[in-house]
Amino acid sequence: MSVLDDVTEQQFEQNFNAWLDSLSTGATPTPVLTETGTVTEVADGVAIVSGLARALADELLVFASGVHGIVLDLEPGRLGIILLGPSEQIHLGETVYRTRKVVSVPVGSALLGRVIDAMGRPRDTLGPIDAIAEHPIEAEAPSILNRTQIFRPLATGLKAIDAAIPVGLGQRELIIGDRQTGKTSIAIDTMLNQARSDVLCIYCAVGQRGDAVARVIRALKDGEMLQRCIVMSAGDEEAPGLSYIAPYAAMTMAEYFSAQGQDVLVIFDDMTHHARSYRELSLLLRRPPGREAFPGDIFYVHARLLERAGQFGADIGGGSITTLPVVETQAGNLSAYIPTNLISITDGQIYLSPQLVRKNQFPAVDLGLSVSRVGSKAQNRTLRGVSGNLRVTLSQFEELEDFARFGTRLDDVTRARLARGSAVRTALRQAERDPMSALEQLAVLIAAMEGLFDQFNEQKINDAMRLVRDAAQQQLAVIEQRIIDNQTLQDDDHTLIVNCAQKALSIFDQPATNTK
Ligand SMILES: Nc1ncnc2c1ncn2[C@@H]1O[C@H](COP(=O)(O)OP(=O)(O)OP(=O)(O)O)[C@@H](O)[C@H]1O
Repeated sequence: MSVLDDVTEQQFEQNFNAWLDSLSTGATPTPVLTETGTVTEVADGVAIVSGLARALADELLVFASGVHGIVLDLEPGRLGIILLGPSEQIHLGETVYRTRKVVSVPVGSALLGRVIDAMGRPRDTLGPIDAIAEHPIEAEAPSILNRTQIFRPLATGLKAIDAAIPVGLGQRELIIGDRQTGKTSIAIDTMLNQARSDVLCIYCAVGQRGDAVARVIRALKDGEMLQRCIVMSAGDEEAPGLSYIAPYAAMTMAEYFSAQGQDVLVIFDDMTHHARSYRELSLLLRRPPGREAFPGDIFYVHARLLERAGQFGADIGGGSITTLPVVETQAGNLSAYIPTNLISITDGQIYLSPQLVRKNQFPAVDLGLSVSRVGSKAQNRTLRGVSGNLRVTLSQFEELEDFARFGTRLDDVTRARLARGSAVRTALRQAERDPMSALEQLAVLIAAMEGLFDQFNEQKINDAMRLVRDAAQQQLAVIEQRIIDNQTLQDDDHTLIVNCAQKALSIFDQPATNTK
């Protein structure tokens, strides 16, 4: 029995908070009965502390210098701590205090439109955040009984994804590809497209450079979506501990909204940096390294995060959390450790191919290697009619394209198929920051698959797509209603779309007017 056992939780909390305040205000410190430890080692991002025999795993500790840390390793007489602030501020022999709390972050609507760090502190110039409450960053994933099937689509606004590898609300879909293949652009466009829906977005940047995060913020501001987004940034210049906790903190913020029945999209950009931060911390804490020097629990670190996403039942709010984790590959190696882990945790992947990037085919989605395991059930029925055809047309085209490369003489049918495939592939191109509505996507894809673009070159297909999009918006209110009602496309609807596109493209048949 120790004297500490006589202090109730409440007494401790009151005293401790008063003491913490006195550190910043300079007021006479209130005496507090607490347990203290001493720093015995400190390295970049971690510290070893002795003496806090009662500290618990994941407990938040405060160093005398004001830096916070989380208990990661519990060993007799030695605690391995992840630092959430600069390690240069900590010196050997410094006193460390228990808080009896786990790391918590602010939650609530006040965070929308804000740029914050991994602890929920403002990083913009809009002043303090008036949060509703603080919730712990670690939470148990909802049980199977509290989940329902994924049944509603999450529109990304990108033809190549919505038509061929659709994502559902509550799904975990990986965006995977080499450097500079357009992973972040897909994430940004998906967030921008939520201007057409009620989905809230959280962009969690892990280990990104400041200018990359600024680019995302600017795009959201320009697209008038920032007010419905939270941008969290744990930069590569900050403590690796902050990069490690950022995705959990973002998930906690998303859980608050989903418990209120809202749909939330969370983007983790990117998980490779997250895994690297955790590896760095684990190696510094001398945990045994495993494959590629990652610690043995790296799979669990990612699985326990992504398990918290899903479509939830009415008893826990009925909201959903959709996640798009981003992971970087090297030389297209999908079988590296972290990519394979994440592929097996998620419900599908959008693979971005460097070969398509070289052909300037953006978004560079490789339809052969991409898959959506649950999204097709949630796909809008109107668009579903096109998607099967699209994949078949493209895969036949790619086969023929390889064959045609040998310079063999081709018959007319094969040549026509090549022209169709090439037009359809070009029609899948889409500029950045230009997400399309389901109606526009439908009209463009049907026009391409009906051969209306076959005779055009690349530039003309771009112009043709613009004309078809505009015409669809103005003239196809009936089809728009079909999409809203989630009805299958009938033959008459199909004819209506083709006629509308043909009429819009007839402008190319008219002789140029003589302007003297
Ligand atoms: N749809 C698009 N149309 C034209 N260019 C695009 C498109 N999408 C992306 N790009 C260009 O590709 C480049 C890489 O894009 P982005 O930064 O999104 O890739 P990334 O894979 O996230 O890169 P990193 O590996 O650095 O994180 C950028 O220059 C961007 O402008």
